[in-house]
Amino acid sequence: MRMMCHAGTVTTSGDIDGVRHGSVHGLDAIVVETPHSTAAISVFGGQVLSFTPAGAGEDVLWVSPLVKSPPTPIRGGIPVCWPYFAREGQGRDVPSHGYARTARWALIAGGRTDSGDCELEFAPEGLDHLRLELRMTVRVGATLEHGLHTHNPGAEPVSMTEAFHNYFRVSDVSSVRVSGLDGLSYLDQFDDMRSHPQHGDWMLPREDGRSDRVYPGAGGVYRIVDPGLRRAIEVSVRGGRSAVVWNPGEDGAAGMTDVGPHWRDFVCVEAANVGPDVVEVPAGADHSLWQTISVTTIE
Ligand SMILES: O=P(O)(O)OC[C@H]1O[C@H](O)[C@H](O)[C@@H](O)[C@@H]1O
Repeated sequence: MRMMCHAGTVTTSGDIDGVRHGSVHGLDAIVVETPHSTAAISVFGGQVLSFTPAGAGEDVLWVSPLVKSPPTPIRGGIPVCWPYFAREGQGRDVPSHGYARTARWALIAGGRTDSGDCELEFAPEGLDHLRLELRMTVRVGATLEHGLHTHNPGAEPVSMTEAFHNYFRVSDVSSVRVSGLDGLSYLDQFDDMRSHPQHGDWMLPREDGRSDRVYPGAGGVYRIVDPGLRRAIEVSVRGGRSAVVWNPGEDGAAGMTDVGPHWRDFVCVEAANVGPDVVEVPAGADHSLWQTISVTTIE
């Protein structure tokens, strides 16, 4: 592991205290323990598999009990969709959600802050053929700070879409609400991407019991209120103009071998730049998508 000191706050020497390799959900992972929380990041896909703040009870993230082995993308945690979401702007013959979620990732730097938080820097391997370069920050503390950093090393601007495809663990998707979307319009994947107004909080639609919605121009603060687990998960986004809310519902999940009967146990609320919110990265420039995930107890 190559180590670097992050200016100012992060210090490290040799191995990082509380960071080790382990197996999580049967996947090779970097396991992180801090005074405030535990977390795990998969080597395959670089996706955060687990984040459990002290006192939060269950894991904030959901990984399917039916998760497949690599090279099948991991169903759960926080898949990194990059440098495109779904197949937006691509031909048909490309993998869904880009190349990052099936790449092997390396831990390239890391250390502890004065407060005991652990900050790690990752980079995907084998993506040198792309026109953009990628790094990811995962800062584990009382909250999870998650940054996706794109650099355009070329002489031309490059357009991209992206998402942190967050799978949040919930008591029952049909009893949670997501606030922060009221008054927006969403593009409905189940209605040929037609635009519909969002009235009030998101709830799983009663009519067809499924959701695949892109909310362009969203405000960046979303709260998943879960009375069953008596907690609210807050996602606060910077550099991401879209939200995506997805759950395939019972019938859709029945056709997915890595979801099946477990569809009630998660909702995806994704921090993204997708649909009309395409990012153009100028030549030589950088772009970052950040999210902060935190949990509060509710009555
Ligand atoms: O099955 P995957 O490629 O992981 O995609 C899972 C889901 O991701 C996003 O939420 C998209 O909006 C959905 O249309 C898609 O079904």
